[in-house]
Order: sequence, then structure tokens, then C-alpha cells
Amino acid sequence: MKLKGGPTQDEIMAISLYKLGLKKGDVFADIGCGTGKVSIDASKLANKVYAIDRRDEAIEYAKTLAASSGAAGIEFLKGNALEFLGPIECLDCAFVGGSKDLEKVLELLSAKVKGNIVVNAVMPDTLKTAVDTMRRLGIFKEAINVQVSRSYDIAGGFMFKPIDPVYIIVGGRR
Ligand SMILES: C[S@@+](CC[C@H](N)C(=O)[O-])C[C@H]1O[C@@H](n2cnc3c(N)ncnc32)[C@H](O)[C@@H]1O
Repeated sequence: MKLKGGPTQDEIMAISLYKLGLKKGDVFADIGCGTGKVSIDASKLANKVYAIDRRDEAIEYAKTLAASSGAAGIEFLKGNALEFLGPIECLDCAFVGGSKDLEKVLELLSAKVKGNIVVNAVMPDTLKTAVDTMRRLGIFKEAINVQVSRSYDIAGGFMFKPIDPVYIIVGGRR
């Protein structure tokens, strides 16, 4: 089965996770976990992962993928991240792959996250909202436009095919 929206491409994930600065034992939130790919990768280092998505099918997909990958320490939460971020006391870092209520989500995260917050966006409007909100909150660090092309075989040689460009927006207080 294929889930609408995701998975995050490997190359985008590599940059996003590096920019997050996730460390062993961290508490991490994946806002809009979709397929669960980011949560599963983060769970290899993090002690605790909150995988949040508003869609039933995403949570079910992510749970199945996590079980088949043998991932541990992931708590799956179905609903808008705004419902869950309030009660979570403290986070070391957070990844935001979903854009609904992005301003409010970033406001809540900025009050709870000790390290970095990384947003992935494909639409320029979402990029602008993320940068403007992070600037207003005094946490904006950088925005990156990632354009990746992958090789494929053709006529005994190879060519490159671009994947959709992604904006990576990084915020944090340290
Ligand atoms: C592009 S997909 C994320 C892909 C994911 N990172 C992956 O690797 O599969 C965006 C997801 O965010 C979810 N989403 C968007 N805004 C949300 C919010 N405020 N709270 C919870 N989930 C949200 C959507 O339901 C969707 O599944």
C-alpha cells in the first residue's frame, strides 16, 4: 500500500536529521509522521519518539512499518499536533513534516524544544510561513533549498532525474 504524502526522500531525511542534531537518549517529536519513516530512523538514537499525525491511515501505516522494522520507543498519537503538544513537558528536538496550523505548532514547539526544530516544506507559502514564524519567535537559523537528482540507467549508460525540490527550515535557541 502507498500512503498519500510521503515518504520523506532519503537525501532530504539525511540533511534534516543532521540539522536536527538528534543525540542518543533524546526525546523527539515527529509532527505529521505520515509513513513513520522519520520517526523510525530517529528511534535508533532517541529514547522516546512522539509520532503524531491527524490521519488514521497515516498512523496505521506508520505503526505497521514500525512493527516490521523492529523500531522501539515510538508513541503514536492520532490527531492534530496542537492537541498533544500542550501536555508534553519537554522535547530535545522536533521535525515538522505537516503544515496544518504551522504557526501555532511552531509557537508551541518553540516553548518546549531545547534544541533544534526542522520543518520540511514543498510549497513556497509554507516556507514563508515557517521562516516568518520562526523570525517572530526569535528562533530562525536558516532555510535550505534542496534539489537532488538521482541516477538511472539508460541505453547502457546513466542519466539523472530530479526529485521534487524541498525546503528545509531550521530553528532553535542554541
Ligand atoms: C508530507 S506528509 C509527511 C511525510 C512523512 N514525514 C514521511 O516521511 O512519511 C505530511 C503529514 O502531516 C500530517 N499533518 C499535517 N499537519 C498536521 C498537524 N497539524 N498535526 C498532525 N498531523 C499533521 C498529514 O496528515 C500528513 O500525513
